[in-house]
Amino acid sequence: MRIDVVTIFPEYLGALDVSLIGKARREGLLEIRVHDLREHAFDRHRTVDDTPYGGGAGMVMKPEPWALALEQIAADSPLALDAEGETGRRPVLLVPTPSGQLFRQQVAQELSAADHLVVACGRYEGIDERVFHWAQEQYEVRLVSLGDYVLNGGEVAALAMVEAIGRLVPGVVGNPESLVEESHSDGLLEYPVYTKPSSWRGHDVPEILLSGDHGKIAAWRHEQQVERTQRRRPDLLERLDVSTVAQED
Ligand SMILES: Nc1c(O)cccc1[N+](=O)[O-]
Repeated sequence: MRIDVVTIFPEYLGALDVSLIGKARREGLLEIRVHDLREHAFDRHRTVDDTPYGGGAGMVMKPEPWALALEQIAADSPLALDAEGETGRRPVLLVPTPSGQLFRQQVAQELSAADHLVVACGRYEGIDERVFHWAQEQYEVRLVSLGDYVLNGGEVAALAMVEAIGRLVPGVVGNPESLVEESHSDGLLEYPVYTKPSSWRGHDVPEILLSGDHGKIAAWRHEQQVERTQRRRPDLLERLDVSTVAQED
């Protein structure tokens, strides 16, 4: 998968050189390029923002630098070879924004199948809305929110989304089995985990986990998932079908 990130703070994306995602880049499983939006602003001060029409506090990101950046990336896309539209596939333009669709594991799963993902990190009060309409021709535009809180820009959300998506690309996570039993992979929160020592400062590992009875351990873990989800995230249960919650025989 090819991922391009456009930002006015390229250094913010340095975390993508570290750990699993960094290793996947070095192994060629992920090709990640970070672009400085200011390189597409050509006035003397490389201006990327201006005052909002209609008044109001703050500044809005100008459309032209974004259009120039996104045009250049689209022209360089591995999907550009399909410009004749044989397959009609377009890169996904992923825009982290508080006004977007909620980013969930299912969205990460869906986007991990994309050949080319372009992440637009807004700052200030946001990006001129016309950019998202203009971009529809060359991109599948997806406005996605990490959560209902205010950040100073899209970079932190971009890091989270790129990690959540990138780790699902085949080969990035060494043992694909570990993707199966994670929180939200089956719609439930994950079960509690323990390691040595079996007794620690008066706290003991649940006996069942020392029994060696894999069937009972699996049943106990599922019960723990359902109990935790009921207690901490009842909203998730409303979205699940009964078979996931009921203990399979
Ligand atoms: N919440 C927020 C924001 O305030 C700014 C940019 C992106 C996000 N988000 O993706 O959730």
